[in-house]
Amino acid sequence: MKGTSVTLLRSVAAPRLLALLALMLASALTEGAGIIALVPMLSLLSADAGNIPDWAHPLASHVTLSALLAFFVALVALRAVLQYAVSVLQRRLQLEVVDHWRKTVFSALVRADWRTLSALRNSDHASMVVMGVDRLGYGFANLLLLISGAATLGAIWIAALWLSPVLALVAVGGGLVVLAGFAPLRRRAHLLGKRLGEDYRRVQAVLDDTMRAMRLVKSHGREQAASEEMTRSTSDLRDAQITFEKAAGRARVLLHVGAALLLAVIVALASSRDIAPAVLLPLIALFARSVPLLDSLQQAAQHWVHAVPALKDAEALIETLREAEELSPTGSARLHPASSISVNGVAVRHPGREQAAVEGVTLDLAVDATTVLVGPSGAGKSTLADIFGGLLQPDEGVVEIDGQALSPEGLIGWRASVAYVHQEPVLFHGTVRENLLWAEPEAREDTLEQALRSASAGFVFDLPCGLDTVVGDAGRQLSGGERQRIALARALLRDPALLILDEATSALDSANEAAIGAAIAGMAGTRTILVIAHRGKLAETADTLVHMRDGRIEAIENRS
Ligand SMILES: Nc1ncnc2c1ncn2[C@@H]1O[C@H](COP(=O)(O)OP(=O)(O)OP(=O)(O)O)[C@@H](O)[C@H]1O
Repeated sequence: MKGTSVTLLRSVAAPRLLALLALMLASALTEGAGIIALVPMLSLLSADAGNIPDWAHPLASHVTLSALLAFFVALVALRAVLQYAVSVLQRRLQLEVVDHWRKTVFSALVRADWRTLSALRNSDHASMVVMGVDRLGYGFANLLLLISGAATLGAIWIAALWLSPVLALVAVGGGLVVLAGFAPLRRRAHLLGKRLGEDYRRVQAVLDDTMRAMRLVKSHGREQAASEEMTRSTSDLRDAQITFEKAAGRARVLLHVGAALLLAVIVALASSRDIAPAVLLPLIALFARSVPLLDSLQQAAQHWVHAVPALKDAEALIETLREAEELSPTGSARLHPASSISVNGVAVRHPGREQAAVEGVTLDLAVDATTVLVGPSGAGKSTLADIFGGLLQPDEGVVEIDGQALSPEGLIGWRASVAYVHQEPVLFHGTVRENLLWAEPEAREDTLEQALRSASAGFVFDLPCGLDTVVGDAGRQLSGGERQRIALARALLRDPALLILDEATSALDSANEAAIGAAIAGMAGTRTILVIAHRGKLAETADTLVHMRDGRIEAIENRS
């Protein structure tokens, strides 16, 4: 727990954290001083105030009541200003913690290698980046509350020790016993925190899966089932939150009863020890103030341990991702192969699979020619294309450009020279133009138009707003074939040294397939293209047809 609190405190700038701690301490001291100032004030107010401590005599005899009252008001005002500064700075730091963790998790995500990312569940990351880091911010706020509460309680108890050491020791001892009695509740809060993390992930997973499969949900009439699934997950989440609140509420009841008993013991002790009213009243005020403080300390401790599992989850995810962090690319400037792009003896084994997806494969892609990979499902075509594209580092063998082997870092840099078009094109919510410029932000208007024409996507010019037409979420306001042709235009905009089309037409009708086939045929002899196609028009564009089976090359046919 100590390690996790240090980790969280380190997420913010040290000078600001120290400033906050200093403000908290100053605020706690004003609280103790304000109550102590009551001693001379009470002795000035009443002749029956009894024996006051020696330190209060000069104040009671030389300072007027109005001066003491003015001091008291000034102290309260100072405390109010300090508390204002504490709350603003505390909130600022809490948001800084959230930002820091959100940035850290997100950048670890985008830097991890493709093999690791493809094995993780997207909704788990989304839940961590959105809700998990909010819980961290909340945990941090409670950690600060714990620190400030402990400082104020310390100041109050020191003031009480000064007024009456015996009574104060009884109160401190009692208070510590009460706090120690809450240890089982804190352990429970920790377990509930773990459960809450799982419930958050489930809600996010249901949301993600449903949104992604909305067309399927509608066509299968599964709306009701989807709503029920969401209701079940949110009610589990709500139950976890209520269970936690109940545990916190029970702790509060116990605390109040324990504190009342302690106060009764202290007053009974005070009466038996003949303590002056001018001392007893401030003492009671100090002890009475301790009760809500102990309460908020206990609550903060419970909320803090409740947030600790979120921090552990975040750390575990970051560690997994950092272990899979890609090397920094070298030579990320675009490469221009003159004769060939080859793989030599490459093999890839996916985690948890006994059989290699690709093994002992050696293949040359002739520059400015089209190579088509065919073969049954699971033959290793996409895996081989990902090796050629630099997305997967082979476990064995190398990728070579013009006969020169690329280092692992060089292979990552090579990606800048490659463009992909997948079976399910990814379009972002925005206009056609924004989707194109995403790949090449500096591209000029005529370059955009040329790319659209080369990709058989001239239909864009006939859309109501042309390139400024909004494509909708994931391009849903366009047909599958239109989406695919815009995706092809976006890939061409990069002027890639290698264009990879992975089953780019397998979900399209024959007219759209023919349009994309015509676009590829139009690039014949001018661009290096690697196509994965089961059959049809794209396979006909091949200069070389490569047959794959069980991760190996079965046959190579030269057609040109
Ligand atoms: N991320 C992954 N994790 C584990 N195994 C994987 C992963 N990706 C692919 N595989 C496995 O590797 C093998 C080759 O898969 P790959 O996708 O390369 O085949 P493919 O020929 O492209 O198949 P298809 O034509 O069906 O797309 C398959 O057995 C597949 O199950």
